[in-house]
Amino acid sequence: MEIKSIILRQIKMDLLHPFTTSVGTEEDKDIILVEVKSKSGLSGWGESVSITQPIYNEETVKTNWHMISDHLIPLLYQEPVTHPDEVSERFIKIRGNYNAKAAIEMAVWDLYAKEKNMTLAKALGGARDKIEVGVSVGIQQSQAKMLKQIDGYLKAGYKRIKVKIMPGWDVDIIRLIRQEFPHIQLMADANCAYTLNDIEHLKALDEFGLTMIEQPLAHNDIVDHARLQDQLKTPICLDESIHSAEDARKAIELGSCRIINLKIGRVGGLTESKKIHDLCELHNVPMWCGGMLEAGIGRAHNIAITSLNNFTLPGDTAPSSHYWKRDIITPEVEMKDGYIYIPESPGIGYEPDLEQIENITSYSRFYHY
Ligand SMILES: O=C(O)CCC(=O)C1=CC=C[C@@H](O)[C@@H]1C(=O)O
Ligand SMILES: [Mg+2]
Repeated sequence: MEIKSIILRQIKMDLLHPFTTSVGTEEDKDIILVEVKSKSGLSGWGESVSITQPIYNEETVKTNWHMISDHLIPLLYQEPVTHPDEVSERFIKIRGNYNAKAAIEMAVWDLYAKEKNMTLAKALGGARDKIEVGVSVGIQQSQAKMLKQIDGYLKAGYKRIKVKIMPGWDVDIIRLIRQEFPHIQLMADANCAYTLNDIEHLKALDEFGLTMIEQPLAHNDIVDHARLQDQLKTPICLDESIHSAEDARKAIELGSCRIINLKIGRVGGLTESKKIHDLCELHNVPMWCGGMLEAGIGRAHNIAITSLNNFTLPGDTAPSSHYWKRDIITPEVEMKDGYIYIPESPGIGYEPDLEQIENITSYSRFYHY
């Protein structure tokens, strides 16, 4: 791969519906896109999942600009890249900033797959031709609205329903959903809203047959989750706590979780994602691909990684129309009978819609190799 230049673009997209979790509400997104152009004329694309507030992790769109421009691109440019695995090795001395690292590394992986004339899914070792689709339902203004939302999503074919919970919006709403929909695949995401003082309260969720409770405790905890998992029948799934294969190894060894939510941005890219996948497969820990309200580029990468064998649970990779009036890829991501079919074109398999990207670009920066 002979990289010729890199273009960073910041786009602004309005969500079709505000998305509320225990940490806040998102109505629109500023998104950094990375385009890596090669001398062969091909382009690889990546997307940062950072938002403007440091509330999911410590990164923001602004810190991404600084880290990508002043630290990561200079490291990438130090010498030619022959395989995408080299990118995360080159970034290893930079602490954290996983979203920023992933945005560049994903673009290099996409370029690599295109130059090999392979789908990104195949280049990553994926074998699936379709993936099961779940949906994450934000906290709603009322219980009635929540039930109506869920009913609509089930009719649309989603294979799994994920609801957000927090103190004051948890046992009652889960009980109500279970009464209304006794047999659906149902999970709850707490986004770190509880502490070990809530163990007895969280045990009340055990009667509802949830497939998992996602990230009940602190974003940087693995030890207390092990103590909580000891007391819960329901499997704990870790999201925010897992930034690397090393974190996953420790969580598995301590019994902190029985399921892992993989987010490519949270772990610094696709190479680390593959390492976590292989470790979880070795220990029979099922995985699924989480979502960060991505635009089409990030969504395409999520679809590709979900083609790997150990992604056995429906992810949060809903179709483009669930989020956006108009996505930034053609074709847009579509769902058929609760499945998304892995595209067969090389790389991420979806074409960036350059006209639409241009229309919504706030500003961009060009880097010659
Ligand atoms: O992208 C989607 O549809 C899922 C979005 C989602 O559930 C989340 C997005 C961003 C941060 C979190 O609050 C939450 C998650 O933890 O998965
Ligand atoms: Mg989560």
